[in-house]
Amino acid sequence: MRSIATEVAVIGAGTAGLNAYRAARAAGRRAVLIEGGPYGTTCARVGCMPSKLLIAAAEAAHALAAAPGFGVHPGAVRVDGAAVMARVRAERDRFVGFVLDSVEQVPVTDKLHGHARFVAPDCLQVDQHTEVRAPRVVIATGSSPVLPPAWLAAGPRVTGSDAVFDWTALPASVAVIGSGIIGLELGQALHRLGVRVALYARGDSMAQLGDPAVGMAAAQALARELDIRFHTVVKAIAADGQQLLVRSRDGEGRLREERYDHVLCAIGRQPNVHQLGLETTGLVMDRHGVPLVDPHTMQCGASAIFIAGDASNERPLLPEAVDQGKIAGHNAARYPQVAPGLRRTPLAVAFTEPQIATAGASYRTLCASHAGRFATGQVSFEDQGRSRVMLQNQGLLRVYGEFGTDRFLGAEMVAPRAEHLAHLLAWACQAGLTVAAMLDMPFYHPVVEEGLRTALRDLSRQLAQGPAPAQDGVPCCPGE
Ligand SMILES: Cc1cc2nc3c(=O)[nH]c(=O)nc-3n(C[C@H](O)[C@H](O)[C@H](O)COP(=O)(O)OP(=O)(O)OC[C@H]3O[C@@H](n4cnc5c(N)ncnc54)[C@H](O)[C@@H]3O)c2cc1C
Ligand SMILES: NC(=O)c1ccc[n+]([C@@H]2O[C@H](COP(=O)([O-])OP(=O)(O)OC[C@H]3O[C@@H](n4cnc5c(N)ncnc54)[C@H](O)[C@@H]3O)[C@@H](O)[C@H]2O)c1
Repeated sequence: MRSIATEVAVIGAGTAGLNAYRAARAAGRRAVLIEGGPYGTTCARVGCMPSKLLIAAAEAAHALAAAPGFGVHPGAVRVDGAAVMARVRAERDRFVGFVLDSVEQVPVTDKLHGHARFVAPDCLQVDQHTEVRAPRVVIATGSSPVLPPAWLAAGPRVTGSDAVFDWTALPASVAVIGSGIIGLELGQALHRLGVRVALYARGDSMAQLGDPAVGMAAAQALARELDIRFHTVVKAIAADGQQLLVRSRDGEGRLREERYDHVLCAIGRQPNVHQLGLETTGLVMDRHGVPLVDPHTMQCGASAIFIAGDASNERPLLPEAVDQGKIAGHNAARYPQVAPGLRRTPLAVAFTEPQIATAGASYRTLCASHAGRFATGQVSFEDQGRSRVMLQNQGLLRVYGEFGTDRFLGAEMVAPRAEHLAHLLAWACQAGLTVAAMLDMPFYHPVVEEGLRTALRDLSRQLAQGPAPAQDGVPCCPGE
C-alpha cells in the first residue's frame, strides 16, 4: 500500500466535496479529493436535475389534459414513454458532463479513486491501495436511499429513485412507497405521464410539511389527482411472474394485494457515514450515528474533522450542500482558527403541482421555540384571482409572525407557484423584516402574490390582537 500526505483530505466528490476541496485550495492548502463511486454528483446524475426533467415532461402532458377546462381541445394525446425517458437521460448526461468538466480541472495528483475510511483521526485508508495522512478531513459522503432488504429480496424491480432515471421506457404500473418529497414528486410525474401509480403513505404527512392545516390541504390537493393510500402500511412485497405483488394493510385493518410492474421505495435517505470507520475518530455521535456538528462551522466537536452536505443529515438539499461544503473546506484549511460561515434562512420546495414549500422557521420548530408567542395568518388559493384565472386555484398558505416584535418568522404552503412565494418569504425572513414592512412592499395585479398579501394582512390582524390567554388543558401552540 502506498502512503501519501496532504493538508486537507476531502471524502466524496459530490456537490459538498467539490466545494470543500475548492475552498481548501483557495485558502492555500494542499488537498486531496477522494471519490469511491462515479464522478458527476447525486444532484446531476440521480437527484435534482433528472427528477425535474421527468417532472417537466409530466407538466407538458398535464397542460394538455387541463386544456379542455379553458375550452381548448388538443385532440388525442399520446405519451411516447421511450422519447420521454430518452430526453431525461440525454439532458441528464449533459448536466453530468458539466460536472465532469469541472472535475477534470482538478489536478490528477489531487484526485484519488476508491472508498475511504478512517483508521485514525488523521489517517484514511482508500480501498486497499493508499493510505492518506491528513491532519484535517472533510466528510462529504452524501446519502443513500433506505431500501429494506426484505423488499429488495422481491427482485430488481424494487428500487430507489436512482433507477428510475435509467429506465428506457415508462412502465404500465408503479407502486410508490412513501409520501416524502421524492415519493410525491416522482409519483405525480409518473401518474401524469400515464403510468398507473398508487402511492402508499403510512400516515398522512406530506413532503416536508409540519403545519397540520397545510398538510391537510396538500393531501386534499394531491389526492384529487393521485391515488394516495393514506394510513396504509406495506406489509410485504413478493415477486409474481414479471410483476410484483404488494400486500398492504390500511388504517381500518383491511388487507389488500395488488400487482405492479415496479415498486419505487421512497421512505427516506440516510447519511453515508456508517462504513467510514468513525469509531476510530473519537467523535461524539447523535442517535443516528452521525457525528455531532456545529451547523455554523461544520466542525465535529473540537476536532479537525468537518462534515458537509447530506452526510451531515442537517438539511439534505443541494443549496445547503454547496454552503456547508464551502464552510467545511474553508474551516478545515484554517483549523484551529475556525469561524462561522454564512448559513441562510431555510428554504425547501417540492416540485409537485401545486408545489409544496417551506421558508424560514417551520411550524414544528416554532411550536417548540415560540409556544404561545407566534401568530398565524393564512390564505386559501381557492378564490384567489390569478390562481382561478390559471385554473390552479387550490392550496393554502400559512405565515407566522412573532408577538411583540411583529417580526416575520416563516411560512408553510401548498400553492400555485410556491417556489417563487417561498423565495420572497425566505428573503424577507433573512432580512429580518416585520410583517408591516412586508406589507409596505409593492404587489402587482393580478398576481399570485396578492394571495400572499391577504395572508400577511390576516397575520397583521392576529399580531395586533396579541396572544390568546393560555387555557388549562388546551395545547397552547400558536396564538391562533
Ligand atoms: C431524486 C432526488 C431529487 C432531488 N431533488 C432536489 C431538488 O430539487 N432540490 C434540492 O435542493 N435538492 C434535491 N435533492 C437533494 C440533493 O440532490 C442532495 O442534497 C445533494 O445532491 C447532496 O450533495 P452531497 O455532496 O452531500 O452528496 P453527493 O453528491 O451524493 O456526493 C457524495 C459523494 O461521496 C461519495 N462517497 C460516499 N462514501 C464515500 C467513501 N467512503 N469514500 C469516497 N467517496 C465516498 C459518493 O460516491 C458521492 O459521489 C434531490 C435528491 C434526490 C435523491
Ligand atoms: N425538491 C427537492 O428539494 C427534493 C426532491 C427530492 C428529494 N429531496 C431530498 O431528498 C430527501 C429524501 O427524500 P425522501 O422523499 O426519500 O425522504 P423524506 O424523508 O422526505 O420522506 C420519506 C417519507 O417516507 C415515509 N416512510 C418512512 N418509512 C416508511 C415505511 N416503512 N413505509 C412507508 N413510508 C415510510 C416517511 O414518513 C416520510 O413521509 C428529502 O428529505 C430532501 O431533502 C429534495
